[in-house]
Amino acid sequence: MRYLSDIMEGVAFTELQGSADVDITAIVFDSRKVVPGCLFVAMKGTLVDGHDYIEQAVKDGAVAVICEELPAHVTGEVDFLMVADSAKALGIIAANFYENPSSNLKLVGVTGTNGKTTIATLLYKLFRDMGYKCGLLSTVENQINGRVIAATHTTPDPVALNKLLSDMVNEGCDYCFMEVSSHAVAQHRINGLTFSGGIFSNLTHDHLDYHKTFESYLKAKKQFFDTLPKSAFALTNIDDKNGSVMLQNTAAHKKTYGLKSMADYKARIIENQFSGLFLNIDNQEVWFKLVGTFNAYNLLAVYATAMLLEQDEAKVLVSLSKLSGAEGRFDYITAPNKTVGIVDYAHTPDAVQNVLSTIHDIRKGSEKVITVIGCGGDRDKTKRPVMAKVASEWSDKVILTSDNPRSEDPALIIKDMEAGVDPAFKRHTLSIADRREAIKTACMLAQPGDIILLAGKGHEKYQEIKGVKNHFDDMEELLEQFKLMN
Ligand SMILES: CC(=O)N[C@H]1[C@@H](OP(=O)(O)OP(=O)(O)OC[C@H]2O[C@@H](n3ccc(=O)[nH]c3=O)[C@H](O)[C@@H]2O)O[C@H](CO)[C@@H](O)[C@@H]1O[C@H](C)C(=O)N[C@@H](C)C(=O)N[C@H](CCC(=O)O)C(=O)O
Ligand SMILES: Nc1ncnc2c1ncn2[C@@H]1O[C@H](COP(=O)(O)OP(=O)(O)OP(=O)(O)O)[C@@H](O)[C@H]1O
Ligand SMILES: N[C@H](CCC[C@H](N)C(=O)O)C(=O)O
Ligand SMILES: [Mg+2]
Repeated sequence: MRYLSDIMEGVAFTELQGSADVDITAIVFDSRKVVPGCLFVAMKGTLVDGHDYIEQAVKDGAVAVICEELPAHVTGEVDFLMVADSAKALGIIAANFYENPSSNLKLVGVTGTNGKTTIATLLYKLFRDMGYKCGLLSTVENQINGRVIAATHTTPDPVALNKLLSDMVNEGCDYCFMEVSSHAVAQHRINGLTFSGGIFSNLTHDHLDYHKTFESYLKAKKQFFDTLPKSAFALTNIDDKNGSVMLQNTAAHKKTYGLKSMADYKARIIENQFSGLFLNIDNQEVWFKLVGTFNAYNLLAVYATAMLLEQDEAKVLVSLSKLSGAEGRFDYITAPNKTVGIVDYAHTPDAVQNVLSTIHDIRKGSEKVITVIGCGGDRDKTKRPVMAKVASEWSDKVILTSDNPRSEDPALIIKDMEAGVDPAFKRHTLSIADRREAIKTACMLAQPGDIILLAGKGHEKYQEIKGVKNHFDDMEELLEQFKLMN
């Protein structure tokens, strides 16, 4: 229990109706989840306006309300705190409610289009391996010292986020590594957090349904660095076109990593094989289990972060060399007849291109590459033709299929994808809406030694159709088919 007057500390409010002398049992921003004695935060969303639910929230037991506009009529004894932006206020009060847990551990955030999960997960595994107590907030799952807590978002809402951080502090964590999605920055989910460091991986095409333009997508990512404190580090991929832009206005101390340009932390690829990467990192030659140029960037970002967190160089490299990446990122298996299957979470044009070019670089000879790929429903439509174009140009055969159609018609999503395939590549492109059938077909078409890439779903254990998440697991499907391939 906390007094409203305590948890509103630091919130820039325009008006207070009531004494703020009231006990708050919980912070709630969805009227359907109101509990007696809670503070209800009314927020304007993309679908509805939370202000329309204030009356309902009060009826159900909310004792205080944060809002941008006062409702016309509300009955009951309620305190009202008026603010310019409820989402911004929510971040601060959620942090206050849980006694600012981010100040009591070292919190490092990772942002960028691709690589966030990989970098955050590797950091978490690395620091645990080096003996620290750690937390992880990621797309795949959240973890506290090895205990798994299911994740619903890449970056949780401010209340869930601060509750998780508070549990980490209570369980003795020294560090937390978290993904910072562009949605989270734009919706101020990270407002009120104290970061010890921020990492930028790269910026390419994604989420333009939400951010509308590439510039506003870039701005959302940059805003994370703009708000880092002086005491933090800001580490950027200097080989990325927007790497230096990210750090333009940050107060944090600026550090760079890169494979091509001059950088504070440098690496060079010596060998890139299915069995792993052989890198020269800061003049030390080490084998790693991860595959592909993009993972050389991820590994370098992790190494640089560990250096900035003042860890021992040799210890870091030894430990990092033993680690595997996050689930569903370039996971590969081989069938009894030597067909190779790869499950990867590539769901942006850049990721698809990176994964396929990696496969091309490391395949031994004339093996064919068969790609099974779909695009998410209710997500950026403009990436659909581009992902299909890239997949068709970089594969010997492509099967366009479904990947979480959500509320959309799978056939129409596939149509959007087909529009991007150049006529010259149409011949080797098939469309099969049922993902299970698409995977089966890929396996039937494969000759011994061929490589099948299942792109887009990675670790996901479901196919979301019309609001229902049906169990579906690319790796499970692949294993089932591979058993039959003698
Ligand atoms: C586009 C987006 O990010 N939407 C998020 C947003 O929802 P919204 O703005 O549409 O909310 P809304 O439905 O219009 O409602 C507005 C307000 O009224 C409230 N409400 C609504 C109905 C009601 O009966 N009573 C009520 O009080 C809602 O709780 C909300 O506070 O705010 C909600 C509450 O925080 C989020 O759950 C929701 O995430 C949705 C489920 C989502 O799918 N988000 C994805 C796109 C997302 O955030 N992804 C990123 C990045 C993914 C990645 O690349 O890894 C992530 O961080 O996961
Ligand atoms: N540094 C990178 N550069 C480009 N592509 C990458 C990089 N790292 C990973 N990828 C590709 O992107 C996919 C997603 O990687 P990862 O899950 O680490 O990214 P993410 O940023 O967490 O994605 P999300 O936005 O869904 O949270 C991988 O499966 C791989 O295909
Ligand atoms: N977390 C991201 C990636 C989802 C990947 C893909 N499987 C999809 O459903 O589009 C999103 O929600 O946009
Ligand atoms: Mg992620």
